[in-house]
Amino acid sequence: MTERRVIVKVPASTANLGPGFDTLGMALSLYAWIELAASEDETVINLYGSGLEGVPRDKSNLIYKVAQLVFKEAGVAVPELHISMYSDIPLTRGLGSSASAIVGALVAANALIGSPLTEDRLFQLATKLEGHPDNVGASLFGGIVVSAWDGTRAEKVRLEPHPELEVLVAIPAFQLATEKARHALPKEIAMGDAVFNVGCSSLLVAAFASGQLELIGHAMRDRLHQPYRAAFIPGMAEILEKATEHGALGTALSGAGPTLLALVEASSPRKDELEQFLLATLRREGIEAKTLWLKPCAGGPEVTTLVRDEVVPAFMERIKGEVKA
Ligand SMILES: Nc1ncnc2c1ncn2[C@@H]1O[C@H](COP(=O)(O)OP(=O)(O)O)[C@@H](O)[C@H]1O
Ligand SMILES: N[C@@H](CCOP(=O)(O)O)C(=O)O
Repeated sequence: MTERRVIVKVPASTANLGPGFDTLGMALSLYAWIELAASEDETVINLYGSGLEGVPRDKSNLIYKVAQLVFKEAGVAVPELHISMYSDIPLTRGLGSSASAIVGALVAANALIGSPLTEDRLFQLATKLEGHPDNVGASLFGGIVVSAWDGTRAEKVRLEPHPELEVLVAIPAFQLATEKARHALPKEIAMGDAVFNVGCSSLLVAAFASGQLELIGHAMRDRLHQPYRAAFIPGMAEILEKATEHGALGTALSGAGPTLLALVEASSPRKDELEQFLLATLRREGIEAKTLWLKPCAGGPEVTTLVRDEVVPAFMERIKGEVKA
């Protein structure tokens, strides 16, 4: 059983999409790779690339801890592991790095022991670990995922992303921990704001489901979290207000930020104008940012299982044709 080695490619995600706080998520064409094998002696964790700087390489590592949770759930013991990881998903920027790590580790550990846990079980575990279902649902199921969690159970519906949808992200050079951005939110909100968000979030889901992309601009507006987080990201308010004038279908703070996200029609002739608007607005506020053009990722994690002694190129050799950096 433990003579296998698995490698999982897992997508990044953007949560909320504006009004769907803790509810809506979309998987993105930006990835992390996790390789897992049982070790006969000690645990070894290799993290490649500059994207994982500062992430622990001992048993306090999230991947190790999540893998052990899967083994415990399944009633098997695999105490020592060889873990390799490379990620193009920047940490703590609102692109779901922690959700990708959780989902990647759950799927890899489950595959390593012959997949005793169902996908639904993995979703429930992932939601509990992350504290909200939006990012983990998108990374686990791919596409656009609408989910509701009552603290005990998460239910979801996955929508196929419209083929014309493209995603522009502007990733500021600074980090903003999700925990900090959640602490900035009020404990109570006005009924009028709640009603506004129910309307926008419902309309946004209906627009995605029916392919009415022209409704995205009206629907992608929020009064629950973005106004309270704007102070962390100078320039954000202007971008959210004016990006549609520069060719965006709609814009939002990606997850808890600081990344800003614009949905765009692939055939739009104004992509360059929009990108320059985002960069110039942030730069005016003294914020350097990197832009990436992404697509919604329609699929969830891709799993490759190998017999352990099979002769295969080293981890980084195998994924190098696919990584962004
Ligand atoms: N591959 C990983 N291994 C270990 N910890 C990770 C990994 N990826 C992310 N994390 C943890 O998740 C944190 C980022 O999560 P969070 O603040 O929710 O931001 P986001 O998920 O938007 O990137 C990192 O600071 C790190 O502690
Ligand atoms: N719904 C959460 C989403 C956090 O996403 P992340 O990618 O920033 O971790 C929130 O808005 O707090």
